[in-house]
Amino acid sequence: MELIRNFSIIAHIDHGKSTLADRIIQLCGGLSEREMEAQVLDNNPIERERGITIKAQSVSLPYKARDGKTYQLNFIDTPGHVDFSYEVSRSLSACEGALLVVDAAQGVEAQSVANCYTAIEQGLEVIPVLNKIDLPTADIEKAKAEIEAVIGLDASDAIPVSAKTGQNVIEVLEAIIHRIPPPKPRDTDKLQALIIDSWFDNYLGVVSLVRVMQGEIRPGDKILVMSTGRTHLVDDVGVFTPKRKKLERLAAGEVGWINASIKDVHGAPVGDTLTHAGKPAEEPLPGFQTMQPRVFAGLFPVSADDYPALREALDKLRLNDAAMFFEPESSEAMGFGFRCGFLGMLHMEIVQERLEREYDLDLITTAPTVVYEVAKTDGTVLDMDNPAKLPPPQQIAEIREPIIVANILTPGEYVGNVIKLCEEKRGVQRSIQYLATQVQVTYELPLAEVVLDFFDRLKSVSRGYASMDYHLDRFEAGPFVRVDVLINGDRVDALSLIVHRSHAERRGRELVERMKDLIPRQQFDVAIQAAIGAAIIARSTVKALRKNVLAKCYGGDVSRKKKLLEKQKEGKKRMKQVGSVEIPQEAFLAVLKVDK
Ligand SMILES: Nc1nc2c(ncn2[C@@H]2O[C@H](COP(=O)(O)OP(=O)(O)OP(=O)(O)O)[C@@H](O)[C@H]2O)c(=O)[nH]1
Repeated sequence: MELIRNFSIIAHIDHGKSTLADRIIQLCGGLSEREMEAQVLDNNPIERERGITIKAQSVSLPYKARDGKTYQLNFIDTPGHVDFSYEVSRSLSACEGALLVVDAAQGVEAQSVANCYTAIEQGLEVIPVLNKIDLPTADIEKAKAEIEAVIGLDASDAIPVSAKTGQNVIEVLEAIIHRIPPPKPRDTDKLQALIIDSWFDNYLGVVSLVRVMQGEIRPGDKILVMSTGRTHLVDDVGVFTPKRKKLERLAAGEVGWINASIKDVHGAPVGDTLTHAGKPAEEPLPGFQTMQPRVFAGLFPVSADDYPALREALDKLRLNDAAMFFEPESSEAMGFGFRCGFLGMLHMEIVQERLEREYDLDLITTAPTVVYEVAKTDGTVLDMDNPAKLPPPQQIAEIREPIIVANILTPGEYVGNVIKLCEEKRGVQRSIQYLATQVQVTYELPLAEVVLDFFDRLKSVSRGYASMDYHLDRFEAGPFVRVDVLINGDRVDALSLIVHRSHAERRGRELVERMKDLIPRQQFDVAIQAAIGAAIIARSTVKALRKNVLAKCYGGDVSRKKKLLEKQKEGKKRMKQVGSVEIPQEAFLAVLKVDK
């Protein structure tokens, strides 16, 4: 164990974590130049396209250090986006140390602050690394001062590097072996292995990434999943180099994969402890907080025939993604679909994109909503994830909404804008602190407001410089009402939303106005109304269409006609027939965009 080092990299999106990881892999000879794809670790195509890391992965690398010894470096990747911060704490708990990568031209960002605190709380040795020193705008001293002021971490021996050119990266490796301690043995001789991640592989079934804390795992072992009490036979164990490599065993202190023909990820729950069935450990390792979906939306197939295919696709996705939740939902307007729960907006977008791309489904997504607590007059409390299901007002004692605490870091010149934005979103200021070159603003905010468009707005009011991190704090009662949308007099349940009383009129008005622009003209007038109970608070009309499309093509240009019809068909793909009116996907998401 003396020669093992387990580490993670904490970095804000785009600060160069993947590039640095690739360099490290290259220096350790994990892959030849030719095998080095643009970026090895982001290996899901959607991750690669969006350039963000989602799932934790790991690599084991041999490193021949200056002291002549060969160390085994196990790097456990962490995602960089707020939606996935629970995955960060998972990866960290398998490590003894972490590199904090800060873009020397950008400075510290909120997400890395939160993750860095998690690492320090878990007792990890954190090594600051200043990246992108090849850039003319890089300011090493300023970045150091910021790390000290904002995070409170000693940055005097921070390592300046360029992951791009490779400059000084070898010093990072030396720091890993000298500054990060080797794994410590535990006071039991029985197997304890922590499941850091589980995912579904089409060929192998469930593969789990584990950190062996004590004992060892070999193929053929009968292992016990401590929380479920189920036993499984281990087929194979090994590490990623980053190629998958089988080994004879995984020993104490090591991080690697195991494969035990478990059928779905719920059979090997993340955070659980594996032990030997014949000689079990007395107690499991401390696990992780289970993650709760915070954002819910309805997913409906455009064509009702696709319902079984959608169910199958969701089933498959859940094999990979234990954080995703779904159950059947039927809507008067939309027919049969699923109510799905996600960690946050990015998670939702990624799932939706995968369904459409990998499973070739055309879907209508309803506007995402947070989970409200509804206290009924009979004393029961419901978790309400669907505005359409809100009980009648006379049965409701109070509605409570989730409140988050948001930490925002911004350069001084944008503080005014950031505060204005938070206030507009019903925020309550907790504190404001001036730190070196940045300002840390802490606000209590309703999650519902953050779900709408907060991240985009924050970026736009700060020219992309502000960053934020948040955690759920509590539920708080308030005057909430349900705003319904009526199309030609019929309530469209999938368009209902819960809003704060004081915002209801404005939201209602903006919503019908926006929908008017989004719903295409039909053969008849379409009335769009917003209502609270029986009271109409806003209305607008989509005027009837007078000509049909083909009438425009005077004369006989057949190909042009064909093209037009094709175009119409394309447009139809993402529409849902509600009563006699066709509503396009954008209209269902209009509520997200109402704030100007
Ligand atoms: N000039 C310069 N650019 C760099 C350096 N390191 C990374 N970059 C660039 O910065 C961008 C982001 O780098 P990534 O490594 O993809 O960032 P990341 O932190 O892994 O991002 P996530 O995967 O989203 O967490 C890329 O365009 C890199 O080419 C560096 O040392 N110098």
